[in-house]
Amino acid sequence: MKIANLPGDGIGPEIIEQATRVLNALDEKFEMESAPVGGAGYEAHGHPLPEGTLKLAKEADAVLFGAVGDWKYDKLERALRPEQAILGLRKNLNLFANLRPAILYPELAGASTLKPEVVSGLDILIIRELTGDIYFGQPRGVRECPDGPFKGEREGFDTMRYAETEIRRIAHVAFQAARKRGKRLTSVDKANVLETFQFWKDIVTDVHKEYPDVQLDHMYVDNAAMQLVRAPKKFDVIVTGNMFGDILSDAAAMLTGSIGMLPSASLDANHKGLYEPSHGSAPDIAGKGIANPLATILSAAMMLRYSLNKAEQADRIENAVKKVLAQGLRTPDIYEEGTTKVGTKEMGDAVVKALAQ
Ligand SMILES: NC(=O)c1ccc[n+]([C@@H]2O[C@H](COP(=O)([O-])OP(=O)(O)OC[C@H]3O[C@@H](n4cnc5c(N)ncnc54)[C@H](O)[C@@H]3O)[C@@H](O)[C@H]2O)c1
Ligand SMILES: CC(C)[C@H](C(=O)O)[C@@H](O)C(=O)O
Ligand SMILES: [Mg+2]
Repeated sequence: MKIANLPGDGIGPEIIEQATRVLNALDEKFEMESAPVGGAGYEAHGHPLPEGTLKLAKEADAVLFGAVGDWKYDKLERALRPEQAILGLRKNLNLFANLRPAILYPELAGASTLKPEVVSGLDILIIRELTGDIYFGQPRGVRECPDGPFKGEREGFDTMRYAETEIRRIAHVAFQAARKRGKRLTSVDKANVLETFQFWKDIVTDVHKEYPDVQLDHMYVDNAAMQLVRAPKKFDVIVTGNMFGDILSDAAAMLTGSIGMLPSASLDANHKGLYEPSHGSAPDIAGKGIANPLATILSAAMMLRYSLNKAEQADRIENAVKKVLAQGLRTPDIYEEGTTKVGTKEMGDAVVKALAQ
């Protein structure tokens, strides 16, 4: 089985190194091949998603991805910016279903900025549609404003859109996931204002007919953002569009103690997938050896479970992470008094060691 290893930029290589060590410490051996992506792809081949990198990602059984982006590329034309690499991979590989599980490990109850009683026992799954919405809608750009009070001025514009098939397939993924968990699904929309999301709501309601055993409710995105910090444990599975899912999953990350704890799986219809932490390249801490590698290590566990059919090995990694947290080891983002502060590599060392115990 072949894994495409795409470290990317900023803390990407630091966290991927630790996830790779963890994978190499398992009994199963995987073929791994690395390629540059994002700013690193641009530096090596003049493009954030070089042809060879895309080819490798397509051929591999799964992709392990670090993060892309750096402020120094912000002035490049959009097509050459690092973020286009991850967007291009999602689109080219048809990875429309993004699973972002927000789980609070009991040892981290005090690391969250929310009160322990609000978050303890938290286990929610955010399912974000990943290849549609305003992220990919055309047309988009900057043009001369055609009408209204600002006629003749320059205006920036994007297009929010969802085709029926796109909504149906993500709704099926969400209902099926809910069926395997607490059987409750919340579809998050903005149907009170946006045509795209009234349509979304209507289609999700229609798909619900095939899943009478799952309880469905609908919530506006502004309320969902509030409820996520007010009473997050009331949610089981959340399904939403690309942009709302991007925002809500970062908010949910803080319920788990840190964005450095939130893994993700991006899947196509056949469970081929790309696995990456939900966070970015964190240029502010890159090179300091202090990034939390656990979201990436947990993403590698998701890869074993969803794409490589190695659930036992995934369990081993997740148990090793639990052990390390129980031992009191913490990177600075999850550090509290009374625990032991460690860097990226020491955290990786500890997970590798815990695998052998
Ligand atoms: N999928 C991706 O590759 C991805 C995702 C999000 C952002 N980005 C890109 O990353 C760059 C930085 O974006 P940003 O600062 O808005 O978001 P970010 O997620 O990179 O960082 C936000 C904050 O969280 C902290 N953080 C993130 N990951 C951490 C970790 N593992 N351990 C400890 N702290 C961590 C950072 O230090 C920073 O303070 C931008 O270029 C952005 O486009 C890429
Ligand atoms: C880097 C960016 C394109 C990406 C997104 O917006 O999807 C990131 O924020 C994420 O959550 O994976
Ligand atoms: Mg994001």
